[in-house]
Amino acid sequence: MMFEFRVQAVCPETGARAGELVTPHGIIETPVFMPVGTRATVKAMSPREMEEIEAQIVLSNTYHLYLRPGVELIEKAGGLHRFMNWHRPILTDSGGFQVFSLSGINRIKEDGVEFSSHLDGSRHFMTPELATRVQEGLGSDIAMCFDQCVELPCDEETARKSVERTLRWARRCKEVHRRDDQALFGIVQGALFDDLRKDCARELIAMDFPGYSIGGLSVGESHDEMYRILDLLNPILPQEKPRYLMGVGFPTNLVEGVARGVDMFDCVLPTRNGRNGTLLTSRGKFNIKHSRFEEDWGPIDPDCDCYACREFSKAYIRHLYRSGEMLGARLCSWHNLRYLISLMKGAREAILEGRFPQFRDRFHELFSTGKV
Ligand SMILES: Nc1nc2c(CCNCC3CCCCC3)c3[nH]c(NCCc4ccccc4)nc3cc2c(=O)[nH]1
Ligand SMILES: [Zn+2]
Repeated sequence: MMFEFRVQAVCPETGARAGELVTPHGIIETPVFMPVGTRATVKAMSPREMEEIEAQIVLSNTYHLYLRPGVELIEKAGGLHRFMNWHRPILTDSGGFQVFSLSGINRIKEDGVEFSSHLDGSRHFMTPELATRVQEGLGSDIAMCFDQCVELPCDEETARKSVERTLRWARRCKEVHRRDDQALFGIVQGALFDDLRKDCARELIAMDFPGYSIGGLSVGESHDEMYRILDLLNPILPQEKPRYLMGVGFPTNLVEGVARGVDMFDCVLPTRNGRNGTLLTSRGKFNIKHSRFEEDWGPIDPDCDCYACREFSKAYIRHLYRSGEMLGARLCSWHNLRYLISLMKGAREAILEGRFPQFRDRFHELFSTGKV
């Protein structure tokens, strides 16, 4: 069995799940936070260091790799795992979101999206078929359908059109997808409209994907609006299939997403924020640049077991950061990634031991103190 998802425990109070996702490159224990490696590397982290922080799966991206170095080169290298020397699972996004958020002038046609490369302005035409073929060439374990994510706020008519197009494109991706060692996930769209979200989910479920992504969120809506959509989809999406909430996110959103039946998360936050000195800790977030840390000899987070927290003081990391030293960005990214990976590991253990509601309350109590 190339791909299998086993729910091992469900929290009776919330519906939070602990599970195992079996892939050709290993088993992923869920809930899981998936570090983002846009250009075939998690910025400032080597694969060995990613293993040390117990990263189980990393993300990469069709849009970026298609533009540079091109999927042909990566296929010649024997696929993305060999190319980047990461032999655990990889999930690739289809590029739909990036084409809209990163590239210049894009024009949506029924067939696909015409766009200009953010690298050199060259014109390209991405279709569901091409996005699927590129992901098969990259050889990721989990691939995404080519979807259309709309910006919020948007009117119902615009959202409905994006759902209908996303469904037509999902059928076309499924039609050309050949690799049986790669799971293709459908992506639910529908903005913040309940009926559109339900219709989209039902149509995708009828196509019988091995997993379902919840797209179109973490694009400017309030936390409450995000949670309302999750509450809506949780009972509709198949319980025995993994659910992936795209682009999320901040620690509170991860814990609240787990409480609403989400199994997988990704976000650029820990590495992007890490590079500008913003640290996520069990007691809230802070920026290392602040003068109050000038003579603070303690660790970033007393409850964290990572290399940065075991071996260095906030005073030293603040110095590195202010001096523009690469080690500063590396240590902050290292910690932020480990913090989110540990947070999900803790949620999983709590669900398995039947104490997730207490874990959730304790998390919010500590994280919201903001006292560091
Ligand atoms: N197909 C698709 N992807 C989406 C993504 C990209 C998920 N990350 C992929 C990853 C692959 C490797 C390269 C990087 C991206 C989203 N990201 C967000 N919010 C991020 C909001 C955010 C949060 C913190 C900082 C910046 C932006 N909403 C998203 C919705 C969708 C969606 O509907 N469809
Ligand atoms: Zn740490």
